[in-house]
Amino acid sequence: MEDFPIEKNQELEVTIVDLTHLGMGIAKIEGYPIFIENALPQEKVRIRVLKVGKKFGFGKVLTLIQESPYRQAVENEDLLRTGVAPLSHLQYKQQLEFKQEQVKNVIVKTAKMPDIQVKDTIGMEQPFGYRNKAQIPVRKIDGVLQTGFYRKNSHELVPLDHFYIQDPAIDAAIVVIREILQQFEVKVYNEKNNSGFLRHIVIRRGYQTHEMMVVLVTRKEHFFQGEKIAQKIQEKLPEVVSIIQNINPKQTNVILGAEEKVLLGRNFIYDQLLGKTFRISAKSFYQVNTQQAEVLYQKAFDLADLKKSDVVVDAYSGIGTIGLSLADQVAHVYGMETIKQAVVDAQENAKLNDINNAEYIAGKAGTIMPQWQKEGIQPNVIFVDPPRKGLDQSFIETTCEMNPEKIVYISCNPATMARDLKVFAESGYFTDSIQPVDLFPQTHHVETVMVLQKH
Ligand SMILES: C[S@@+](CC[C@H](N)C(=O)[O-])C[C@H]1O[C@@H](n2cnc3c(N)ncnc32)[C@H](O)[C@@H]1O
Repeated sequence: MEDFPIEKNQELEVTIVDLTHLGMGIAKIEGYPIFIENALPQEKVRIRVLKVGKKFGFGKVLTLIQESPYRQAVENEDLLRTGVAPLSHLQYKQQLEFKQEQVKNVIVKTAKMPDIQVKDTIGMEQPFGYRNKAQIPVRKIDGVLQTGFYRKNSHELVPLDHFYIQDPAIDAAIVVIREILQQFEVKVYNEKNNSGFLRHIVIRRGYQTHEMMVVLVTRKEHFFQGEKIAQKIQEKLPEVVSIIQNINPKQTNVILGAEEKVLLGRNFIYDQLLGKTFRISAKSFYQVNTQQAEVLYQKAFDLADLKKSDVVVDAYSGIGTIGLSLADQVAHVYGMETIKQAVVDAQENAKLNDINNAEYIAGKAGTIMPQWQKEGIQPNVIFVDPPRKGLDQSFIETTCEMNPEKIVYISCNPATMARDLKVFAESGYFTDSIQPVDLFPQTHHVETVMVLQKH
């Protein structure tokens, strides 16, 4: 048997020395780390050991003996337990510093580029109520249809009405929809045996337009009284312009299935971002924090310092928010994106805003970029905004071969961003500084933006 300095169920008094990148407190016993929820650096806490793993353990706070000066009251501890707002017990200024530190860590440890300056994180004045989208699981608890969120690392639903980081109009809408679904006695999904009907409620609300989309995710297609339910929802929530049934028969953690049906109204909503109008379909990506997305994109445009003669690539383009926002400052925009619905949105969005110099096609960045290279397209500014897994390695190679003046990298995952910086460096592309922007207050997530140029 291996020897550990602690054992399961042991009670200990510990001092928190740091936070993990997920926002859990770290205490060390003879160098062995214990991760503890709802515990902040400098705090003294009495804990019970929950789990002893090979490299680290987990503990639960029994008593808070000495509080951090940076602790703030949490509206509801379920916000921490569920991971909806896992940093909401830490004052906002310290949250911003924590995020800057996370970026510095990966730049030193992963990219091994300690000379890059990591700027102060740009935060929000009101860092709550910002999310324009909710994806809420529906489960039956004690015979009643409930909405809420999963307890961290589990699929146990914790009922929750106030999500704190979501647009309050979305929180209120979920309660109204839940009551209607209860009245109509809609059957609820049971993921243990993949039975039942209603799995998730997804809501989007335009930050500027206040148009609302409701997506009811079901296991099967036949929706008894589906249209009647949709009418009732619209009657109670006049902002709703789109109600969609999405069908997901699979036993999976992926929320949306392939097929969808419009139950009421359109299959998209409109919103405005940086003065342009965008339509957004159910499956299309749209930044969940519209206000901070504007700050982030504006930073990206400032770093690009665009000229009228520029040929721009908008890679991983979603509904075209980046490329279409800058199209009138440049000669031409080429965008690519894998989700077909999002590409159609981007094409329609170009028309909607009278933009004639932007084209969007469906496909993977790693496939489309070599195709454009063969066609002789010579971009001088390339914007990349990949998902959390970062850039495809072949995409980076082709991008560098195309020899652009600037590559503007927007990232939602510092770890993969740092990995990719090393690959760019092999082809001579470097950055001097990185700007973190807080798009996800009260959570551990952070966005960064930078410009890479040949040195
Ligand atoms: C972080 S989002 C950015 C979207 C858009 N730039 C925006 O700001 O709204 C990343 C996008 O990349 C798309 N995507 C994922 N993998 C891709 C790939 N291999 N090639 C192209 N697009 C991809 C996703 O569907 C998603 O729309």
